[in-house]
Amino acid sequence: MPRKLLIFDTTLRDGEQVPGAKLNIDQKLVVAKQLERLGVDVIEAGFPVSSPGDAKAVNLVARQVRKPIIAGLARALKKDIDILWEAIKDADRPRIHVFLAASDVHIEKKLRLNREQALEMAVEAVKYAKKYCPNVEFSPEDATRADFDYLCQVVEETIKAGATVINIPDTVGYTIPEEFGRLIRKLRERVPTTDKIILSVHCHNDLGLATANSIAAIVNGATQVECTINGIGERAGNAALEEIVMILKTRPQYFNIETNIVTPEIIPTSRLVSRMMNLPIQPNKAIVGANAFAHSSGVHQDGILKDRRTYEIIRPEDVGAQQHLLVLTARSGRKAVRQKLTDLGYDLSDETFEKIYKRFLSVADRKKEITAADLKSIVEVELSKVEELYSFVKMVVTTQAMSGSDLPLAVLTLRKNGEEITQASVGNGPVDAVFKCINGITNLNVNLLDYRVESLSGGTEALGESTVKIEINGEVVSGCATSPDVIEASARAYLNAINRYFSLHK
Ligand SMILES: CC(=O)SCCNC(=O)CCNC(=O)[C@H](O)C(C)(C)COP(=O)(O)OP(=O)(O)OC[C@H]1O[C@@H](n2cnc3c(N)ncnc32)[C@H](O)[C@@H]1OP(=O)(O)O
Ligand SMILES: CC(C)C(=O)C(=O)O
Repeated sequence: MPRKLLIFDTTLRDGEQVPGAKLNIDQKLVVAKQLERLGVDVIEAGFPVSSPGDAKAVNLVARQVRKPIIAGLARALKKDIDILWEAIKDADRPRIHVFLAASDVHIEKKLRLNREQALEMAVEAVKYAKKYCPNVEFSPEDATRADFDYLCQVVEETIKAGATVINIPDTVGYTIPEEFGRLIRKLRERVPTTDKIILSVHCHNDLGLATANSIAAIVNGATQVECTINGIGERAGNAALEEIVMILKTRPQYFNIETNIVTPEIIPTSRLVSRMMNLPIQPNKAIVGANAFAHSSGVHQDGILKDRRTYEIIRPEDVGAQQHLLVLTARSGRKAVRQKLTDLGYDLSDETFEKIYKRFLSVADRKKEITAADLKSIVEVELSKVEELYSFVKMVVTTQAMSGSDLPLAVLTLRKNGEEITQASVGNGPVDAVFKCINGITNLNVNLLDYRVESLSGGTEALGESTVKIEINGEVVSGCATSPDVIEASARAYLNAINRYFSLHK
């Protein structure tokens, strides 16, 4: 039988300690309800003594969120415990969480006490909390920098005083996995009563080890883990709930440990917390980042299309993500582009596909990502191409200021029958200058009837699609083209229309 690990979510308490992440009362309730849907076992809803607003918010959560245990934090002070109890007493299953430092630097420098005084204060606080509530958690703050013998004494005495949960915090993210795993194992050996209570850990990420340290502790017997959504929290944050849960779920044979988390609720919860707390998620964040299930390079995309297990250890739908994303970039290969075209409804011959792929690469080299709209436009332009009497080679356009004249200057080169022809022209604008160059090279009298440029996606990097309608010798022809450079798209569209005219008059 798999062992059960309890998930204690502290997004609303330690997570809310992130500067600027404070939630109002209604937002706290919305997040708490989502945490309930996610299936966390405990919600630490706040630190009620910190402000009347937080006490009110914790009370609202306690009254309205029924399934999980509702905990709140208190210093080892009667005043904190009284206010906390007032806030959580309406919960179906309340828990008082009391903390007091255990390391010498905290005891002496911050609390200005000695070890004996601190031990007595911790014991008294647990006894006091116990009068209110059967479920009391005690955290010896900064446990990983505490003297081990003293830590064992504090744990033993607070269990005797009535603590039903002992939480070992790595308050400043100081420990490393092997050491923390050993600490938990040795603590269990030295204080056998820890096997009768819930043994919890709470890891911070100052060295980027919060998740690894939590896992080491779990392997060594911790039965509850404290964590936050997206790993948010004081300074570098806390262990990320989604990482711990998915590590255990992805490697069941290795761990044989289960949680109650409804994993498809992970991404919805992550997005909600990010939006509400105004804390964007880095794209490469494990499990919940925008790129966690995006594949952008040809070799990976080919593998994914053949069998997604080649590059996916988690099924996106298991964490509530859309199916994996094939992001088309200049590193994408034929298979991915072909697949995207098929998804868009194009059934192309190999010959046509090769032309499209070539154009795709040339556009992708100048643009970070090719969207579905970009690809459609590339295909449509390519399919509407005619035999080219004149082909585009290069162009340089200078602005008014740089051209030394009052007008922009274009220098454009076309190829005809293998020979390159270059023409320079000024115009009222850069597009006008470019069109004049083309008129000069092709020696045509062109009447421009309509000219448009449209951006196919957002941002300054968007692919520009240009369409033109021209009249030559009384005949109307149109052309279109795309390019990340709108002037180039315009030149190519104009040339496309002219080539169409010539193809009709061969
Ligand atoms: C490791 C953690 O994440 S612990 C949680 C941290 N979270 C927070 O601090 C957020 C909420 N905090 C607050 O709103 C305020 O700091 C309050 C309401 C708790 C206290 O505010 P104030 O009374 O103005 O005290 P202040 O914050 O300036 O200093 C903290 C005091 O608590 C004492 N203290 C710290 N931890 C504890 C503890 N576990 N038990 C008892 N006293 C403690 C400090 O020694 C200091 O006491 P002093 O004033 O006698 O020097
Ligand atoms: C109160 C405790 C659990 C804490 O947040 C810490 O030590 O980091």
